[in-house]
Amino acid sequence: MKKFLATYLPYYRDYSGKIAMAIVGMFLASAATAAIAYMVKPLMDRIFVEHDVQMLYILPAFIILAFVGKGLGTFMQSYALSFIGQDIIRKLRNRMLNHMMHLDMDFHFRFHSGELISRISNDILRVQNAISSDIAILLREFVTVVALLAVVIYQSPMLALYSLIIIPLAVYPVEVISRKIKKLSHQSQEQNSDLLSSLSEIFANYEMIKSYNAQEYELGTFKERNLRFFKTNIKTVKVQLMLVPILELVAAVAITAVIIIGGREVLIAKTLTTGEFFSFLTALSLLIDPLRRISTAYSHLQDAVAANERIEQVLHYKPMIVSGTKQLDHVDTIEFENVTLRYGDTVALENISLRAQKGEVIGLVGDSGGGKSSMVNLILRFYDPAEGVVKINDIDAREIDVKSLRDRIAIVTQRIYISNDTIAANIAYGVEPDEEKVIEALKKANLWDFVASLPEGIHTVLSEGGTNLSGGQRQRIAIARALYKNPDILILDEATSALDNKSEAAIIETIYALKKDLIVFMIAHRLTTIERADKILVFEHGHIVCQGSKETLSKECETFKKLYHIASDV
Ligand SMILES: Nc1ncnc2c1ncn2[C@@H]1O[C@H](COP(=O)(O)OP(=O)(O)OP(=O)(O)O)[C@@H](O)[C@H]1O
Repeated sequence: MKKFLATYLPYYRDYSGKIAMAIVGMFLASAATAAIAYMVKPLMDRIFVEHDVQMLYILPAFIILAFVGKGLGTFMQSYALSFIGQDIIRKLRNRMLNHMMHLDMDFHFRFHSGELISRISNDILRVQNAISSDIAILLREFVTVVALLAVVIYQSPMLALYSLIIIPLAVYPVEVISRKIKKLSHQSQEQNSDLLSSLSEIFANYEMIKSYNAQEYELGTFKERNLRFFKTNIKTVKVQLMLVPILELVAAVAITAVIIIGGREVLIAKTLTTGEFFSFLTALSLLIDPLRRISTAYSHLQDAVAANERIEQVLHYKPMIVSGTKQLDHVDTIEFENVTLRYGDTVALENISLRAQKGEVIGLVGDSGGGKSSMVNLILRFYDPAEGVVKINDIDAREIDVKSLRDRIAIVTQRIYISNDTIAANIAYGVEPDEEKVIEALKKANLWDFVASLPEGIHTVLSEGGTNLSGGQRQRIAIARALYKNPDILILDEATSALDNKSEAAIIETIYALKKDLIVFMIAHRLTTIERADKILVFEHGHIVCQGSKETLSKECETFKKLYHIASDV
């Protein structure tokens, strides 16, 4: 709890005006509530005991005034605190996404997208409720309790002592229940993430689910997770609801004690007037509500504390890939010097060496899992080598500013991201589209004829994921996007696999026409895609087992020959 407050209270510093408004409101509401309790004394003593008729008309005016004050005060502080809470959450959401987007690829492999969505939406929402209402409730009700206690003690210190002695009785169950709620909240939040992960997987793979008639199977997993989530939530509700009756029971004991002891003081000892007694009793009854609200807010806060721990876990995740400071404005060479790459315990690449320079096309081939994509991961600095060094223009890549490095690289993979925006925006992705450049890129990617035939041309809006395009058209959009960027390093990872032979040949032709200004890395399974490459690297179990032109490899490299079923006598 302390950590939670330490995290969020500093945010409140930016809202001095709103805090002032909340404090004024809080005092107004609390004072008005205490005044209402206090007014019971003149009501009883002056009107009903002393028969003061004038008071009969004055007092109601004060009562109305007190309620106006209470209403106004409550509004002021609730509005001000909600504003602060919502605004802090808005900032936190931005901060969290910003943080997540700057974390390493490794982080994104570890966490499911559903898990991350859950943290940025549900967990933040739970914190929002806490900081926009629960903290406010705690503060406000605390002030109200203090004000009512003042009335209680003022009317009869002795009675107050008797009735308040009972309060510690309530503390123990509140503590036990709060701890239980926090544990359940953790569980519920994790189960909610599982649920969101299921959903994001289902919607991302809907085509496959349908074709495998796997709806029932997926639904079964979902139902199971959903039921587990429900059970945890209902258990939390049960535990939360237990708090109120326990507190009310303690209050009832306190009130009973007051009636007996106070009654004796009024009737027998006559040390208390009827008015003082009723004012005391009213203040004591009015205490129940704020105390109940405090305990409910406290239990909600436990939920928020659990959610905050999950948020903090993400925010404390530090990127391992730290940017260097040297700016890169062009790339002439890229060199791997005895590079080894590990993903945890998996050795993906071992002792790789290569020098490539502007104007070269490097083909990467080999069995699945051989390490081709891992090499690309190193070029993009998604990972750093465990041993050896990757150099760009003879500078260690770790010394180069990562953004300036990635600005010089364009990559096309089989996973193509197409957003629900115009073709032009999809091609220029991330920057304002220059129409002429967009058209030029589309021509190079062999897609211009198709786009030009559309009534709205490059302004045609694509659907999310490019579902209104064919697989080949999607790939060509991705290629056009890469060419639009005007990169120094172009990486094509199975980028033309969905194209027919003619379209592929046309694109390869374009790339060879542009190659004098580029270093091209081309991963392909089809031999025709990489046969013209200046150098072909043959990967096997994380090693480059042979390298050379197609002609050389066809003669000298057994792995290459096996890969493409080339007879040994070629
Ligand atoms: N993020 C990762 N975490 C852990 N292991 C990984 C990760 N990415 C790849 N690997 C492992 O590293 C090895 C090399 O994988 P890589 O993706 O580089 O192979 P590839 O040659 O590109 O394969 P493919 O042709 O199937 O795409 C494989 O054993 C793979 O299981």
